[in-house]
Amino acid sequence: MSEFVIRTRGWFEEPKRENALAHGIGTQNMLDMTPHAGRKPYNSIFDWGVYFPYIAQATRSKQFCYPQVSNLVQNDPLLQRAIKQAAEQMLKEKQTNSANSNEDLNRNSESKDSYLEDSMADYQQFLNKQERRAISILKDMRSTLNNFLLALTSWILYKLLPCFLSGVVTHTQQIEMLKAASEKAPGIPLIFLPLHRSHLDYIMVTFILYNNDIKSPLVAAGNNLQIPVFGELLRGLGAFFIKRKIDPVVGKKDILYRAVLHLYLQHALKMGHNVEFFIEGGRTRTGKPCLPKGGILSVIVNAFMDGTIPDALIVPVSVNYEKLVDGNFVREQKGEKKVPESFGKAISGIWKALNSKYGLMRIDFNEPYSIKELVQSYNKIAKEDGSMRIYKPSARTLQHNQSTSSLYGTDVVCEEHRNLIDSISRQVVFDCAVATSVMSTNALAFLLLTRYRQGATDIEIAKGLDELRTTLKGRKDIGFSGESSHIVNYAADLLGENLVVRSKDENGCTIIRPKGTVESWIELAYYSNTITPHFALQSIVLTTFHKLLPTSDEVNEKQEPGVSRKKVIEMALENCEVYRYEYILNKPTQVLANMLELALDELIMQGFIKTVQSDNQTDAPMETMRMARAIASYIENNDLDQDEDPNDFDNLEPTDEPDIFLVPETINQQKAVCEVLAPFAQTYYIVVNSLFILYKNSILESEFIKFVMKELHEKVNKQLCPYAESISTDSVRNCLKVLEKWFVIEITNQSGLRLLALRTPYEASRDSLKSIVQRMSNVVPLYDNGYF
Ligand SMILES: O=P(O)(O)OC[C@H](O)CO
Repeated sequence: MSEFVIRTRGWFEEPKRENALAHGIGTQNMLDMTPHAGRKPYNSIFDWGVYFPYIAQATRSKQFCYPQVSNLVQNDPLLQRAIKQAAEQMLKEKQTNSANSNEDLNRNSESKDSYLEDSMADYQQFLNKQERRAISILKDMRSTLNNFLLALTSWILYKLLPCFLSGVVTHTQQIEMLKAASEKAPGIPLIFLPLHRSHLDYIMVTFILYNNDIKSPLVAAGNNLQIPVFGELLRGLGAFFIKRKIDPVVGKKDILYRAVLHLYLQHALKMGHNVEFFIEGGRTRTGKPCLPKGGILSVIVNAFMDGTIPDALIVPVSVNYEKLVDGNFVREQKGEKKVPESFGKAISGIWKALNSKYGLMRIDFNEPYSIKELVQSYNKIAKEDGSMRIYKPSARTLQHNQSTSSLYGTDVVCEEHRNLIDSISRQVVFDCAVATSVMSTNALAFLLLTRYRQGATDIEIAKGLDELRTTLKGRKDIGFSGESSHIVNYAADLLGENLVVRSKDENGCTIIRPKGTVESWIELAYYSNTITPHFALQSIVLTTFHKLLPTSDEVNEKQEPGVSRKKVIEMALENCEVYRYEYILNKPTQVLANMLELALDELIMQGFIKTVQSDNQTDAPMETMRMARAIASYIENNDLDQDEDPNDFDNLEPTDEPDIFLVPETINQQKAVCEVLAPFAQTYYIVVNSLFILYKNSILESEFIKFVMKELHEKVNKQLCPYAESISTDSVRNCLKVLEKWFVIEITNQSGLRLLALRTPYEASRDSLKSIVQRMSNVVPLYDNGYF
């Protein structure tokens, strides 16, 4: 495609961009490209597109047909059925209420007749009401995606984006792959699933697709974005609005709303619309991917299962910004409430954005999966498993099973497909996280948090960045290129004085260090968290290794501190349980224990752990070769088979005897790896220590979270907790989910309020609670074992 791309601008239209960083290799900056403006070198001077490239680009981009589906939904018999069900539900409620107030007791036969008549009249009235409601829901929900607004917005964006972004970077081959996929099977919808970082995501994905002649999708948007002017604009660009809370009354399903949403999506797919939705629900508050919500994916899978569509191609999308354009989430992480979206907030946000610099934005479109093939492959696994959970296309149904208040956790997960949906959605989030490009600011924040918390010279940090780039090479896309020292300074500029400060030391060298305020640590953690998933398993393994290592006092001088590999893997597996709501550590098709083995092998390869004692160094090259082979084989087939074990070829029997040993020379680098998860571990540890207030006392979940947040703040202020970024409501909530899963606490819903209490065994004895504290302490790195 590159030969057709013209890098030309109208002479008066060139927007100025300063201090841009070279983006990754194989990528293109959409802001520099107007492929429809004319073709070099044959462009004619009579082609107005050469002089007005943005207008040419906007108007000459491929136009598609975007049919409205509201009428189809309105006339669908399943909607009529849902309307009746909703009316019946209302009638039942009315009858229950009047029975409760004893109104209908002692009715004689005459009044019984009139009661029946009243009921019929009520039912008719409720039916009319629900019919009107269905129309109104549909009107609120529907998208008005149209070519005119797409073209107009594209032109405006070409003019505005360069004011605050130095580039909108995409991967040339990925765009080609998408085009090929959509052209090859025009009847198969593309389902774009981006990880959600900013409200700008909606617009940018559409902007890129539109300007690359790929059909724009209908985008599921939260109704919090239905604000004056912008809401209608988004609607015209493809947004269809969904309530943030599907069921307004806790415990009562909004049958009608669910039916409209389900049918809207089904008809949209049937009419050939591409669809986009954010599988995490809202935007990530922490910078790392959130666990997926399956509702909308479930509708799409169901549409395939019931034959509405022959297949669909799921396209995981990774979005990243060198600097987040709309806001930050520090307030929310500190426990404060989210400020709701409003017209005023949108205007001031745009004004602020236009007057600031946000560097590069990067979008990666990952290889599409066919739902049909996914279902087949999960069925194959199910057969091999013997679980016989076979998913087969079947007749058209509409079920209402799952009750949740979450935006995307809508009903529509059909119970029998729950595992399938869960597996697909976890795989999508995992793949997106792996494919997210590392931006300069991610790299700098990661280095500052894990290696240079006290600061360092820009030269030292640049050395650290070189090492990081080497480690990530071939594993993760790097969204920048060039000299590390330049990148470090560029990223420090972009993060700004509120996050990093620069000073000179006595030799005139530039020192870069985190600003040191609670807010700055939390925001740095946001940027760093793009990288932490990559190191999570290594961090768990190395922390576990140090946990199991005898302390320096326990080993004599001749002994080398070592531990059994088998024990490390066993305990690391348990420690992974702690992070089950924090990270997706493996794909559903990967065996976690195998992934831990690989992580351990990588640590050995990097010289952080050794497999032979120093007096037997001659074996070391062999061991290194073994590791190299194991890792090479892993990289080749990233999706390990259930039975595949990277260590198979040497048939080593696991033993309880120490067979992996400490490498004291790399202790600082080891600490950096442990530091990756240490702030999360601290949060979790503080949460479990706070459980004692629940002893013989149940309290509201929100009150408990407030209490923990206060504890966190206090511990950080008194330096009892070394990481201010441990102040994170997200992690506190994730820890509560773990404790619920472990049956330590139970959360009950009482008239819409979530009440937290200890489960009986923990209520009965404080010692059992102490065992949980002990279990959680296993993930907290041990820096006082005499080696650090
Ligand atoms: O991140 P939230 O919770 O504000 O949700 C943002 C979503 O874009 C709503 O569609």
